[in-house]
Amino acid sequence: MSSTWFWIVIVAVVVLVAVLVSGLLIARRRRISLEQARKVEEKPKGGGYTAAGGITFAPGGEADAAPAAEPVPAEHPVEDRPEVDGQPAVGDDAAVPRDSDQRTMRDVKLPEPESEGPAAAPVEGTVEPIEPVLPIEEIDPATGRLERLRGRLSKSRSMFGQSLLGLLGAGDLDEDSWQDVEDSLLIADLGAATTTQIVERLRDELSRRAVRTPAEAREVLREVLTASLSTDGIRAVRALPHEVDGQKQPAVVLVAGVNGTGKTTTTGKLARVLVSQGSTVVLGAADTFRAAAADQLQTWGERVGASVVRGKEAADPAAVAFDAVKRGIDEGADAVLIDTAGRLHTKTGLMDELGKVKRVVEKQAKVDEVLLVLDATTGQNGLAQARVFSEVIDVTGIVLTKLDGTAKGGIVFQVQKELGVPVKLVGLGEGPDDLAPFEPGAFVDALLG
Ligand SMILES: Nc1nc2c(ncn2[C@@H]2O[C@H](COP(=O)(O)OP(=O)(O)OP(=O)(O)O)[C@@H](O)[C@H]2O)c(=O)[nH]1
Repeated sequence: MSSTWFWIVIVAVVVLVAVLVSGLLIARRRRISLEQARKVEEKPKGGGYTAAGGITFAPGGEADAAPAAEPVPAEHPVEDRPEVDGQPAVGDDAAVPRDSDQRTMRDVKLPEPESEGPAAAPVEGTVEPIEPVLPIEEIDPATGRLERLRGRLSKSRSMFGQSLLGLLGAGDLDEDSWQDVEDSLLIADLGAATTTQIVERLRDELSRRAVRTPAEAREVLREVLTASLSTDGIRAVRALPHEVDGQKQPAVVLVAGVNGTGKTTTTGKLARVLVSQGSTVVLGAADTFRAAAADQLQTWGERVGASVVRGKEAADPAAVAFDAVKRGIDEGADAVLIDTAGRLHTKTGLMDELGKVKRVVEKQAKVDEVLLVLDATTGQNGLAQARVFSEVIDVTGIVLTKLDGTAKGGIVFQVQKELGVPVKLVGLGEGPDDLAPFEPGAFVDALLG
């Protein structure tokens, strides 16, 4: 009897051991580890986005981007501005809720100019030029700025890069693992079409090159992602002057987007970069809705030494933009940057108003660059915004802000692919110098770590 029990126990132990061993083997096969795979997951989280160079600028007025459209006649010529002639304007149905109170205007008492030399002549109409009251700041050279941007993408990267590298570094991937790769891309906002394309290319490349090590897998991933960010459009910002009929013409840059994406901040940061490179800049505060917007822009202008043109009470934003460009031309400025009010892309009246701003400006100068500012933290919605804005004002470049605060940098891939508009700049913080050029390789490196 006791020998029977002995054999029963022996058989049970053998069966148990066999089950454990086969379980372990199956688990290992599902996640084949290449040598060093662990090391990839344990990579330190330091480093980040480091653009190889500074923000590049191109002269406006050239025809190598989209062909210049024939200017559309303004519905309300500037001479007949709605706030003075009582005519309804395109933006008059803009009685939609705003995220802040409409600015109640008061005349700003201008300080006596302290600097020597003649004061700029006031611009006629509804707009007043603002003279600086803050001391002009010294602006660091571009190299110093870029260095400080290190590490700003760490959140995006830890989500996107580490999970992808962890998966790909695990070797021969089974269908579940590929599904996980797909999920990682989707969660990072790359969108279904881009994700499918990237996964197909990854599968092809990994098997074609018989990838063996995590380092090789990383290289393939880097190449596939970087290639997916390539574009035919130029990434230089058209903010340098050009000549029209032998006369110097400032580059005109229009900055637009939905509320709170960072338009004013980006306009100010861009002015800083331009001024630091020796350009003279006029800022147009065509955001006549938000009480603080014009003040905010004025502060930026004062700090960098750029003139600011802002509207009087209930000024038509198109009139402010028009006068800013007029002032830029009169002063022989190099660039005029026009900050517009935030508007929901779903509000037709507001989008019409934006279209009018552009048309009115184009009565006297071509708009060389239309920058759409997208907040990276809004994810997929950014794409819908980009589509509508592009239809109304023919966007020529994207600025993706707040990349420092999101794990969803992947919207970059979608916006570029689906709109064919290059991402030109990225905002990596609230600081005055937290603006960097968009470079696909550097961006992917920062994501992957
Ligand atoms: N973290 C971070 N914050 C940013 C960035 N860019 C802008 N911001 C912040 O976003 C907030 C909104 O920025 P604004 O420049 O006022 O946005 P806006 O689009 O002009 O706003 P509206 O005129 O109301 O539409 C501010 O607190 C900025 O400091 C960025 O790249 N990173």
